[in-house]
Amino acid sequence: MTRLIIKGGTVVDPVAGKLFQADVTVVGDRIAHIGKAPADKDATVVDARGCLVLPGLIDMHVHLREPGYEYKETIATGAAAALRGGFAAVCAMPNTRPVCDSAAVVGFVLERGKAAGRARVYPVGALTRGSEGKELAPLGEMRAAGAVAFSDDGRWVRNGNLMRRAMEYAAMLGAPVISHCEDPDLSAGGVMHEGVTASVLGLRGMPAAAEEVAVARDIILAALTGCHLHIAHVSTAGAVRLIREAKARGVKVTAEVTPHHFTLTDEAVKGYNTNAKVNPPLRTPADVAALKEGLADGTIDVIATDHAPHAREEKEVEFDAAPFGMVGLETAVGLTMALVREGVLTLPQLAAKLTTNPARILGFEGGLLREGAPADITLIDPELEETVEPECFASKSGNTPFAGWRLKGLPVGVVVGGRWFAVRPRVATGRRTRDKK
Ligand SMILES: NC(=O)N[C@@H](CC(=O)O)C(=O)O
Ligand SMILES: [Zn+2]
Repeated sequence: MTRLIIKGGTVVDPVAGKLFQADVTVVGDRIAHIGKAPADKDATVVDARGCLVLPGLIDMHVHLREPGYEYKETIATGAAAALRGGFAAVCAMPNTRPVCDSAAVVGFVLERGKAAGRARVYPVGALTRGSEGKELAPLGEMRAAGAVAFSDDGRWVRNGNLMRRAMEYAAMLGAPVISHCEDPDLSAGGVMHEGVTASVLGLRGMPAAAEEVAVARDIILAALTGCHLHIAHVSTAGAVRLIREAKARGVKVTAEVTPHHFTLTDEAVKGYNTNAKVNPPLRTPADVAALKEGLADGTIDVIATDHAPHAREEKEVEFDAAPFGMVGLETAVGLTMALVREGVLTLPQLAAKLTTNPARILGFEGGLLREGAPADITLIDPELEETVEPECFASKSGNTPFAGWRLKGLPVGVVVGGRWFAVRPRVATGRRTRDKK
């Protein structure tokens, strides 16, 4: 069996909430030992001095576009972008063509993910057929085929009764329901956050209430059904408040926030920047402050990217006509490390939001650095800086509002199932015994 030693790094333990110096020894696809590694001349040695060693990062919300929109991204390019971003695993949302609403498509996504041989790819199945919100998708079959959660992401299930039934089934299957909370009647026709900037730009707004009304209903249905509700991409202060209250009452609800929502405000849209057009929209400074508070106090469990690649031609149109969404995999760690320097999160909290909590929500074995655990590991150099250049992305698309930003604190390598991938030149590997799978 292949042996890999991550040597001399600082291990970040999200559960104990502490940092400590240790080598991590991997044998085959498992972590064999944490602590001083005995000399082993047959092992591949990664010099991790000055690096943070975290459980492999998990991005529970990405759009990989395959099948159907391979010109934007494929499972292979998306899984490569994930690695370059420091992620050992991603969950692929079902808004593909066809929609991932059957065991066949779930199986296809899993197979393509394995064939790509990069970050692990886990499929999320649709809640309703075609995500049309009319009838339930075959949740049981999809669960058996490997769906890790259910969602009609991109759309809110408008029919409350259908959502109730979907939640009842998902609860029986032990899978979370991920809700894109947006009342389409309230946000109808909107292209950015409803507020002063939208008025100045003459663009139609999407009110914070569109999100909050949907969050409130779904929390009520989660309480009714006992289903684990996970709220995708929370963007408003009111939504954070509703989730905080629901958690205090013991409702089984968890939530995620994206790096773009905790970093940018609606002012990023100025100049009609279509790369800042995203759903939910970028909000106000008060919302950003509330999202950070929610991250710090545990109301928001997860940081997920909502990586939403679109082709250049699609974004180079009038603001109203451009599709919603931005890529996020390759800028997430740098933007999140800024929160640590700002004092919003500690490093163990960052690790919890990017790996331990998503693993717990999805029922994965990963998310922990423990002897015997799967060998999924991410190395971050907290001092490494880079200017964001979309041309250098592994993703097929470059639709990011962060082009030209200087990011500090970047992933340098990822271990997936015992296999080492250097993703930035910082780390010199010792003996180059090429890993066989
Ligand atoms: N986030 C976005 O703006 N777009 C997503 C869909 C979604 O998650 O809403 C996409 O698939 O492009
Ligand atoms: Zn969404």
